[in-house]
Amino acid sequence: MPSATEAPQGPLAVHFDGVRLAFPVKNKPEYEVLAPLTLSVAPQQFISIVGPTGCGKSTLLNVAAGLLKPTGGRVLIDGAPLPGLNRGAGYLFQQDALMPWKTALQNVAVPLEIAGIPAAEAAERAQAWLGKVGLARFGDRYPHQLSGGQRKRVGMAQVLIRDPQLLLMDEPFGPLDAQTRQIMGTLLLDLWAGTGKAVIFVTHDLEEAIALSDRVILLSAGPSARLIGDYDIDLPRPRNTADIRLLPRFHELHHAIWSQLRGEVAKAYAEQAA
Ligand SMILES: Nc1ncnc2c1ncn2[C@@H]1O[C@H](COP(=O)(O)OP(=O)(O)OP(=O)(O)O)[C@@H](O)[C@H]1O
Repeated sequence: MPSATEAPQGPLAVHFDGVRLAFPVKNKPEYEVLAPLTLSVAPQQFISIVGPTGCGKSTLLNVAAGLLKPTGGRVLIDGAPLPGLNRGAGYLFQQDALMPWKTALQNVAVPLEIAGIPAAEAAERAQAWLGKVGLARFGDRYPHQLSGGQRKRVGMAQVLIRDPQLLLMDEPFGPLDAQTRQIMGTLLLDLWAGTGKAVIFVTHDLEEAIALSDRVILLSAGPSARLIGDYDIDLPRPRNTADIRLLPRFHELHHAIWSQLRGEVAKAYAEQAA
């Protein structure tokens, strides 16, 4: 693992260089969410962050997005310090970010229109993206006329149409049923494969993390969460996120990571109950 002060050689999508994050608390000592943490994510790499509830997974993602400024250390994007908002990243949250007054097609076209692409071209490209996420015939539907999984597909098309080289995903499939989550996971892998994009995916679901990722990063229970595990997921690609769970190697990896995670989950519950 690279040291906190020395950025590794070669192109890196994201390098968290001794990043520390503490929130001020009125009339009390600051609350340190993340102890200094160093982590590199290579281009094309799909990593997941797992850890017990409240350990700082979303906080770390928000630092990469430039929504939170680290209290210490720095974030490098392709070797350069992140100056503020990470405009090159695409962000997909658990909650829908669709505009209810726009159709699916119009929602997908929004980022292109903001970028100044003429409306006709934006609509044409949005239609192509609706096709890629399996919604070619749903372009004229409003968000309330779509299922949760369909809205998530629209959200994915809306993020990917800008072709961001870094995807930041915070429990994006959280509200969906288990079967739809697996279908969406496979769709995400199909859309990501061969694009060269780096992905940082936050989830509390260890099986989902293993099924999707090249690496699973484990954070300890907070406060002052630390990086305590960095597991290579040496499962074959391309993957179907349902079928991959049947491989013996999947179970070995799950066993190894869960053996470490379960103690942290217990600590987090004890901390919250105290
Ligand atoms: N603005 C804030 N001020 C103070 N504390 C905060 C703030 N935002 C988050 N926290 C605290 O920071 C910690 C980490 O929160 P975060 O949302 O990053 O955790 P998480 O690992 O994503 O949790 P979960 O798995 O439950 O979604 C929590 O204890 C939370 O209460």
